Amino acid sequence: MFFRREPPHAHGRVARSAVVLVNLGTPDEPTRGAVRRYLKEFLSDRRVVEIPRAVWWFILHLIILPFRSGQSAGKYQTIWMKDGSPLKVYTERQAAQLRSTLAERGHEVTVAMAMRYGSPSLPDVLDQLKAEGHDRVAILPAYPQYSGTTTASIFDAVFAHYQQIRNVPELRLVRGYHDHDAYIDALAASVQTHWESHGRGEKLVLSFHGVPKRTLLLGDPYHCECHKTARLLAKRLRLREDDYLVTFQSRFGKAEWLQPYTQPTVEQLAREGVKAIDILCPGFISDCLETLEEINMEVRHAFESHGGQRFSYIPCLNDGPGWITGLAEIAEQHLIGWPTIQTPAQRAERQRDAETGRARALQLGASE
Ligand SMILES: C=CC1=C(C)c2cc3[nH]c(cc4nc(cc5[nH]c(cc1n2)c(C)c5CCC(=O)O)C(CCC(=O)O)=C4C)c(C)c3C=C
Ligand SMILES: [Fe+2]
Ligand SMILES: [Fe+2]
Repeated sequence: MFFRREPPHAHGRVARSAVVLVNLGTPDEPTRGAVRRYLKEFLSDRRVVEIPRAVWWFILHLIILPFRSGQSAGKYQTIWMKDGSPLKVYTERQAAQLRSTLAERGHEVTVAMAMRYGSPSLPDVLDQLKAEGHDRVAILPAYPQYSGTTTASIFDAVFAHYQQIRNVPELRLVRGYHDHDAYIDALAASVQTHWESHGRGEKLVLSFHGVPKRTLLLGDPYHCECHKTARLLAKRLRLREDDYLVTFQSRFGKAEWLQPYTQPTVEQLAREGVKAIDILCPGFISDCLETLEEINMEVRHAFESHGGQRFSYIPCLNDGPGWITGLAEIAEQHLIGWPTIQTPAQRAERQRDAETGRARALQLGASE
């Protein structure tokens, strides 16, 4: 059988809509074994590492997994929270608050959270939504800027999942929101609030996750979208061109990635006599290993050891109230046309239709 057997068609079931907030994924525990399992799944994705499979298999299994797993586990231990990995804790909180915010705005919609790698896995969450009778699903990646390495990989997983399904739900895929007012406003508010309580540095560094430079040359819009986010944020904050810089972090491997790299740039600023910087990672909507350890520990140390005096890390948007309303606005725009908001009269009519459908099916002897 090419396609999975469906549960018997439930006549007259009221249609349900869902939003799935999808993030990258993270290890289940800060241990060598758990990090190895996570890295193996993540780094086996062709969207993430685009080199010939056979060559990559040897590099991954003989060099990266044996060496990096223990090293990364040690880093995860430094940021682990009481309830787990920060990336997962914040994504869970965002989904929970998005659920209540959409409900307060009158939407009848399920909000779930899933991870592209690790758990809860995207296929498991999509199966669960199907079992609950959702026939409309909106996929909301946790990536404001589109990249083939991240956003498209989530879409691949969604398509691969539904390729085995007979009765596919109606789908909406949020491609990005790098220039959405709600996102830019939330970033600007977070920087302003930080400046009000911690003072303002001489430069604002906007550090985005890097990707191989080759992806830009092959047409990936990620680099452009990062710069556009930065320009819009700078405009909203009324910054001059020399008040802020855009950099790229988390380089992996030996190939050239998008430049300028965050750590050498920050060291250069310190060498040039800049004493105080603020640093924000606008591409990450949740704090994670790359922000809490790489930026707030490693890059902080690099700045301070090159003569910098005040390194001020501005947390990610996480579950701040301004951002949750922003996320709800973005979700709402993609729910347009779906019956998530109803007057009591419309709800009663929908219920009546469902009951009539069920009665007719019973009369005709159809199975429920
Ligand atoms: C190997 C290539 C990688 C590409 C390309 C890449 C792109 C990319 N990643 C994010 C967001 C995150 N990445 C995170 C961790 C992480 N990223 C890579 C590699 C690539 N990322 C690795 C090997 C790791 C694991 C950690 C490590 O061993 O260093 C995370 C944090 C995960 C967590 O558990 O906290 C995020 C988030 C984006 C947005 C992106 C391209 C735009
Ligand atoms: Fe990454
Ligand atoms: Fe990193």
